[in-house]
Amino acid sequence: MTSPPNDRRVTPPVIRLRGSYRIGAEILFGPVDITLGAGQWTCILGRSGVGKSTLLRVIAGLDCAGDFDGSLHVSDAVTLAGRVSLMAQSDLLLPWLTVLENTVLGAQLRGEQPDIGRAQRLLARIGLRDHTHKKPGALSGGMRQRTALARTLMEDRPVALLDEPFSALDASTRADMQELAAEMLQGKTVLLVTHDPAEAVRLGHRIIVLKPRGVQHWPTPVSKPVRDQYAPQTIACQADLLAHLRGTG
Ligand SMILES: Nc1ncnc2c1ncn2[C@@H]1O[C@H](COP(=O)(O)OP(=O)(O)OP(=O)(O)O)[C@@H](O)[C@H]1O
Repeated sequence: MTSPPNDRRVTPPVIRLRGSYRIGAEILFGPVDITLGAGQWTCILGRSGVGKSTLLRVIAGLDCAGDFDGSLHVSDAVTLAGRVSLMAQSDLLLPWLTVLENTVLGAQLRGEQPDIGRAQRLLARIGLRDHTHKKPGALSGGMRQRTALARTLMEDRPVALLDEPFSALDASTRADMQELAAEMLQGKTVLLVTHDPAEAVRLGHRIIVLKPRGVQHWPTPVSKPVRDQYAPQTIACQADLLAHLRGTG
């Protein structure tokens, strides 16, 4: 792959991942054929330990415990390096930095001038206006997770990989943060790992269930995300998906 020209750096690509993943002699998952649509949210569910975070790390080009045998195709043939923002399951906040400093960490590490005003506006929208000066040790789990979300959204990359980004939030804050993320990541290529069928049906243009021997593509309601969580089609879809995940569907 070539290095990215400026216009392609900001254009969300279609990403297609095909292959299997093994740890030692054991296949963890696969073969899979997963397409992340450009400008779409693809939500991945599956039982704990099936390899959802691993799959996300393969796309991000990060080191993993095993080996991926397959191909990662990017529609514009430009490397994903520098075009991905990743929100990992653990918040990875630096304990000696404040909420504000953690939020602008990406720019700091690249030696760029951080946009403090934008970070403060984002933190206000995320409900942390009165906590920007605090260090992670003085935050609740949900506040830490929202700080990590702010840091991810600050990056404003064409591809966002989100690993259970709302899992520590109360129901009301979770709904607010889902809507904020959908707004701020509109038009980007998004992969969301979640355990919550309601979240997947609310946010997903595509829903995929990862299984040890492949993937199942789950049909979504005809309405567009963000879906009304009280609409009969949304409720029916999430109930069917939950039943399927529990092995009774
Ligand atoms: N560093 C490691 N060394 C060995 N095995 C590992 C390592 N990291 C992960 N694994 C194994 O890889 C498998 C997949 O882990 P992964 O975190 O991708 O699953 P997951 O589907 O995201 O799980 P969860 O839903 O619980 O977050 C697990 O069985 C795990 O034990």
